[in-house]
Amino acid sequence: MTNIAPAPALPGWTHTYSGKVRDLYVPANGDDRFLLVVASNRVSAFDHVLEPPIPGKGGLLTELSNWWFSRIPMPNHLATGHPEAPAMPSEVADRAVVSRRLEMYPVECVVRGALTGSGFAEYQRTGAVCGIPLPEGIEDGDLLDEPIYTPAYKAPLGEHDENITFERSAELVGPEVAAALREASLRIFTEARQLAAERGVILADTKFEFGRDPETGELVLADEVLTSDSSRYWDASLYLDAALDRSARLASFDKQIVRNWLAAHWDRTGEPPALPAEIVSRTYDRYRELFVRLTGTEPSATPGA
Ligand SMILES: Nc1ncnc(-c2cnn(Cc3cccc(F)c3)c2)c1Cl
Repeated sequence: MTNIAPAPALPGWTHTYSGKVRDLYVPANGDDRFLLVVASNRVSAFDHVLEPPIPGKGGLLTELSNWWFSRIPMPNHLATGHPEAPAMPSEVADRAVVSRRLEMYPVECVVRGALTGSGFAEYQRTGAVCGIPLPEGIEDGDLLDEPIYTPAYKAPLGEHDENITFERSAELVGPEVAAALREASLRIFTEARQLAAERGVILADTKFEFGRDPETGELVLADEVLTSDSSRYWDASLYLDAALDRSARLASFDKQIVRNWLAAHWDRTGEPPALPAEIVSRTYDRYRELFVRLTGTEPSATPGA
């Protein structure tokens, strides 16, 4: 893993944790009711954080997640407007959210409308995913007749999550919560996939995270929702073009340019080479195009801000 640039110091907030592409902060005054979730401009591929960052990426993904939150009819973790929420630091205002701190469930709520990645690998090994038996003959990237809920146990930071059965998730969070997580995940995915399809975009799979609000006890949708970091988005016209090879058909809407360039310029040993400026700007354009196609609006964030 490349050494990630340190998360910026932010007045009123204390940096507490960094993932590959996002940084978490807690209020410096010890108030444990809130969290600041900052989306960096970092991009990761092949389990590496790449250099240089993509200016504007964090802003676009934050705006896309907030757009989805506004369309999903269930409580979410955003603390926007909360009278006692600490102020949003101006340095990251376009790519961060102040959120209510929740008791997060240790379950990654993954929903798959198509089978690829770790789900396809498990299917190849066992004929099933998370204990859900699937028909024979499914190829990598095939759309499934019905979306499936394939939860994973949140591994310690930096490790890969481990696919679990629904029954195992019920042991982890209790049967009622496990059922509620599955129902909410399948419902949100089904509606989001329909909206994306109307805009010529395939939502292949996504990962939701939920928590419990310690004050109200309610189930709350948290973290980021339906961004291209937490989901696989494919271009429907590419996907349906049988003349293309598989990797072109399953081109990740935002990261395929980076993946193709790395495949041609890196032998997968050692650290990946820095991306040339043209790849950086073309990748930003793809993030922006996905935002415009899904939301039908221009993003407010501009790169280099
Ligand atoms: N509202 C919440 N309450 C409690 N915990 C979380 C929470 C913890 N972890 N994550 C994932 C993550 C988000 C950003 C940067 C990272 F490095 C990791 C989210 C949230 Cl969003």
